Amino acid sequence: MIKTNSIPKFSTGLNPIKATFNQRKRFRHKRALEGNHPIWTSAYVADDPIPERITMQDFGYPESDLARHDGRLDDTAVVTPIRLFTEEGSRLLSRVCKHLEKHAVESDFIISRRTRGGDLISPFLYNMLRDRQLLVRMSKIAGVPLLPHVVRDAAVQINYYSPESGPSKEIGKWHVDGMEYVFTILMTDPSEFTGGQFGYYFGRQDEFDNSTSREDRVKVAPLERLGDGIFARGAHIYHGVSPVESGSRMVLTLSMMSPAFVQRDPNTFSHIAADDGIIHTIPNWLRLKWPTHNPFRDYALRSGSPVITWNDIN
Ligand SMILES: O=C(O)CCC(=O)C(=O)O
Ligand SMILES: [Fe+2]
Repeated sequence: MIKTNSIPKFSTGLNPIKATFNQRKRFRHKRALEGNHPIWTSAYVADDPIPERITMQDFGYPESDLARHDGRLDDTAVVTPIRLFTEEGSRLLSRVCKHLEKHAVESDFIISRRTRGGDLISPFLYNMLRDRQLLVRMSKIAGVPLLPHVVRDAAVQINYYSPESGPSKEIGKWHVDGMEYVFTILMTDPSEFTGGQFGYYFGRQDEFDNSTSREDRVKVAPLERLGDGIFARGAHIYHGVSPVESGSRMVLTLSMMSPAFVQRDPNTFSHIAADDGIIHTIPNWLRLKWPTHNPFRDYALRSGSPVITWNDIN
């Protein structure tokens, strides 16, 4: 016979698990797709010329460090200013981003305030990110086939910066991203805020880490209109946002993966789990790491997107 008080108390022992389930329920409820948005169409994908790219070699990475697939080098580092969306598309997108501000959470890690998993809340964003035309355009800019990242909550994030909303200045600290292929799109017209410039360090990651005078190598992304953006290899290139001094600033980030280079995906389990919790991270992790027969097809299935291959960006 077992004495009852020799066994840890039921409610205590199961508390963490219970909490995880509760959290999951709240999460689902909050993230239920909201219908009250404009309707996405492919007509909102821009076809402006793509500016000249800056390569990883320009940033100081030797070619021998870069990945190849089918003889193609993964060497695009930065492209800016880019336009992914037409003017009308950008305006509607900005409205959707504003609408999702109520889902934003605060953090003192890197970005002060942001909404994660935007495409899991908004049908507009969901359909946008899985639009074949948009994916082909993004892939052409990056020079590699891209799909929405299978770590779902990180794929669409919206950052909000407004000095009026709190006692502390809302910022984006200097950082490298967990994700490698990142599009950062300005969702506020620059006439509506001061400060809030996107800067990146024109050098290798280790040079930034070991350097004492970085200023002379910092470049400011030329984002001059609502909808202007920068593509950058987020996991390699240090970047940050200067404090917003007046007005407010909103930015959309789209984090992508390349099925061609998935073995180089820089995400770690612990990095994702720190944001999303362990339970929620397991299915995302399996989507990323479970072996594939054909990575282009299988990752498209896992991210609910069309198949994009090298043929699409020739
Ligand atoms: O807000 C910005 O301009 C930068 C955002 C960023 O770097 C990020 O979300 O990781
Ligand atoms: Fe970032």
